[in-house]
Amino acid sequence: MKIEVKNVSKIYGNKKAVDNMSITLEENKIYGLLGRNGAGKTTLMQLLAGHALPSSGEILINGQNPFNNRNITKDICLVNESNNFIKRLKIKDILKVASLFYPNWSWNTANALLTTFNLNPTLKTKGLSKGMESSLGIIIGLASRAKIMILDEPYIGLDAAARFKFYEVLLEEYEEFPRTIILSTHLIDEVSNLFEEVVLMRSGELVFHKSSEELLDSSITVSGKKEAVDQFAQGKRVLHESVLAGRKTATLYGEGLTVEAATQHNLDAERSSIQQLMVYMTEEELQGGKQYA
Ligand SMILES: Nc1ncnc2c1ncn2[C@@H]1O[C@H](COP(=O)(O)OP(=O)(O)OP(=O)(O)O)[C@@H](O)[C@H]1O
Repeated sequence: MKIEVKNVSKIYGNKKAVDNMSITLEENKIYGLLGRNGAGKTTLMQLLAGHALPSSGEILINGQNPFNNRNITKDICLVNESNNFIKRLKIKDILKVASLFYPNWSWNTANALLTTFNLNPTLKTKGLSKGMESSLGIIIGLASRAKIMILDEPYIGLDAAARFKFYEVLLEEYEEFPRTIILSTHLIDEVSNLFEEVVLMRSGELVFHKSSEELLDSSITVSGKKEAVDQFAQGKRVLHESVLAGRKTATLYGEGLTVEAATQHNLDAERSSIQQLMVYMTEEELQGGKQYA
């Protein structure tokens, strides 16, 4: 299902949570939705899932407005950081309700994941730990087999072992039943190898939408003698630099940056990580997203 966001703004009081954003997402890819706290990620995800209406602009999922549109929302599963499950229900009842909502629901997946995440289906959701609640949200998301799966920091409370299990099953499910996955996270280093495309937001605006490959190809981090780094960086865009004991490290951004060229200048060089890029590109002093387009 194609997702089109056309000049969308969402305003709360005098706050523009999403600010005139336009983007098109093709189906069956894994998107990383990144940005600092308050960048507008959750708001955008709620708009995409049809849980809220834009203040202006238009969201189209396969050409239709998702808001209050069962025809579309049956194919979209949004998993939140705070799932707010009805407290008097048991896990198995919550799963039953979800199975009725999603036409492609897989009990095989749900049952297998209950075992994977060690969740007892007869437990009431009332006493669940934060990690158990996250596991239940993830199970619903994956078992829904919804064509669009939106995951808004879905791992809160999960320990590292459980998070890595989640990434593993996410990828397995995606390979077996391709779908569109939009994942927002602050643990970028942990998951960035899953992303096929990266969408970066800042202050409600789109900074860029690029394939992970293109993004990683466009930046290197070099280090070495200060003079050598300065010489190599000349005329190139410097995203970040630091000096420690006469040794300089700089993260550069632009076309045609190669590790080989930097090595020939006697510099240590490596591709920058998506996490580094997200941090540097959202620094306040860098103005406007278009510079990275
Ligand atoms: N219901 C609301 N009422 C008022 N302001 C809101 C509401 N929802 C979001 N905002 C504001 O809109 C901005 C964007 O919030 P949003 O939750 O979408 O950001 P985010 O990128 O998901 O942040 P985080 O990474 O911290 O979860 C923030 O300034 C937030 O305070």
